[in-house]
Amino acid sequence: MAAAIPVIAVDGPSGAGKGTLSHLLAERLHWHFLDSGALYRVTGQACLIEGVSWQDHAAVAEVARHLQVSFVTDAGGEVRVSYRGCDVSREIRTEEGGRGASTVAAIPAVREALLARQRDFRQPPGLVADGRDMGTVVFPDAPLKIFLTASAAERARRRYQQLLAKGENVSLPRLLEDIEERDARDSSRSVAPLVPAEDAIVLDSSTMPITEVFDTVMRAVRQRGLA
Ligand SMILES: Nc1ncnc2c1ncn2[C@@H]1O[C@H](COP(=O)(O)OP(=O)(O)OP(=O)(O)O)[C@@H](O)[C@H]1O
Ligand SMILES: Nc1ccn([C@@H]2O[C@H](COP(=O)(O)O)[C@@H](O)[C@H]2O)c(=O)n1
Repeated sequence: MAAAIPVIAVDGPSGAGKGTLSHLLAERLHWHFLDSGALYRVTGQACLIEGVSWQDHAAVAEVARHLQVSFVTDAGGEVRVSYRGCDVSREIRTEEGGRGASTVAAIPAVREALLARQRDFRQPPGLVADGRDMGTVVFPDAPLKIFLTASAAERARRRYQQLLAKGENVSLPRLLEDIEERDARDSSRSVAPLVPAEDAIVLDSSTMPITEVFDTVMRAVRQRGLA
């Protein structure tokens, strides 16, 4: 029964380190991994491909309902994301991809359309779920919920370093602006706003290296008898 399969919900704002932490946890525990943000990103990208405006809520929800998306790990260990058989991995990771995702994610019918798809990832032996509403809406019965945050300035700095390393030409002030804009949209929307679940452990990683974040969460995993 799905409810008996443990879930670790990892929520928080953009650039807090959720993806990095979730991958490490899934790898250590040999559990499945859900990148729920990728589903919103692909929905935004699919709209661009299909010529659907992000402002046309009914049409965007229809795109989300019929989203043909696949996640395949390539030989180098990278997850490739495809929409209708077309690799969109690069496009969905741009800042525009993030803006599209957070715009379509504010549409209630889109969230409804993606709910069952996210819950289907709950498979034995367990799931690490990365997102904004994993602990509050998608898996409210998760035995461990982490809300990982960091200051906007630190998150922009991390994203800047990450994009520089990929050879992208980026501006730190522009990234900070994007992050603050996305935080505001994600936190103020009417459905599934970005807030910690009441029973979440809130971790501020502004001055914590990822190894310390991981060790702290692994202690909580063991305390709950999940490993
Ligand atoms: N504690 C940390 N200290 C320093 N850098 C970190 C830390 N955690 C993550 N990073 C780095 O910050 C960048 C963003 O991390 P990551 O992609 O995991 O964030 P995220 O919360 O999943 O963001 P998003 O929601 O936008 O996908 C990465 O380059 C990652 O290596
Ligand atoms: N559970 C989620 C996950 C993501 N979103 C929205 O998608 C945007 C992109 O997410 P990333 O984790 O890939 O950065 C994010 O800004 C949210 O608007 C969401 O609403 N719920």
